[in-house]
Amino acid sequence: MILDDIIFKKKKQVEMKKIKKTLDDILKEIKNDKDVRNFKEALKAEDISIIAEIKKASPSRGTILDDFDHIKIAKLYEDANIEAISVLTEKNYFKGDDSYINDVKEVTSKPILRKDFIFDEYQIYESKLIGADAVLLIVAVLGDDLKKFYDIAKKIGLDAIVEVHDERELEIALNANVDILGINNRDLKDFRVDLKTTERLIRYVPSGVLLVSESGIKTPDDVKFLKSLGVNAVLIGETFMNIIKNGGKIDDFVIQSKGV
Ligand SMILES: O=P(O)(O)OC[C@@H](O)[C@@H](O)c1c[nH]c2ccccc12
Repeated sequence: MILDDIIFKKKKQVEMKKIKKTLDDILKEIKNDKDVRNFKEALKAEDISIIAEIKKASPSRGTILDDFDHIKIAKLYEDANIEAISVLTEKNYFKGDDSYINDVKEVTSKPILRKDFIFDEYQIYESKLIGADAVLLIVAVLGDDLKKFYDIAKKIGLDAIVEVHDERELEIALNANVDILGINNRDLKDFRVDLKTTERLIRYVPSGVLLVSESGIKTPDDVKFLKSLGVNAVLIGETFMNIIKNGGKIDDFVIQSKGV
């Protein structure tokens, strides 16, 4: 399955990174907290919050934007009525890069989620070092180690979206007492997308947990549907990349999605 391939490739890269910069080096460097932005707060807006993703490619779509310019996209997101930005840093399948986070941070004021596949504690500290305000922790990757990883993220002042796709993963997340839950509508095994995944799982989510519905959101009506279910935020990638590709305005989508 794709998840296994992604992680297989990434494992080698993480081992290489550890040689160049050890965990001790990172720990020394992250001591002086610079500009950490409050990701969790951004999801608490009265209306539904929007996390807009910067995504050049994906395993299901290949390259989405040929003339991809992460800084240009970041500036469009800064000017749009969205609450937070997600930046893919995974290289092989999503054509992301670690350096994008800082680049985006320089031209925006909104909190930034590092979107990647985290399976080694080293990557959490590294996320802080490269400027992320929040990380994604995927239960399908971490299993019962989730709580350990979640606690590390919190300890160093990062927020975490804990991603689940089914009832079993949701149980692991809730047992770890997470405060932000992401329901991925995309099945990582076959890439099938179904917003009903959020509808099915939301009833088990306690009211104090902030809920993000991720993937496959194509229209303002999709956002309204998710809002009617009670989700706090949506995570949108491909649809925004397509709007930008076609010269459209992100805010046209946002205005139709929010409000009454
Ligand atoms: O482009 P979409 O369908 O709007 O999806 C965005 C986001 O949810 C998706 O990129 C994503 C969700 N979970 C992930 C985990 C890793 C990489 C990417 C993802």
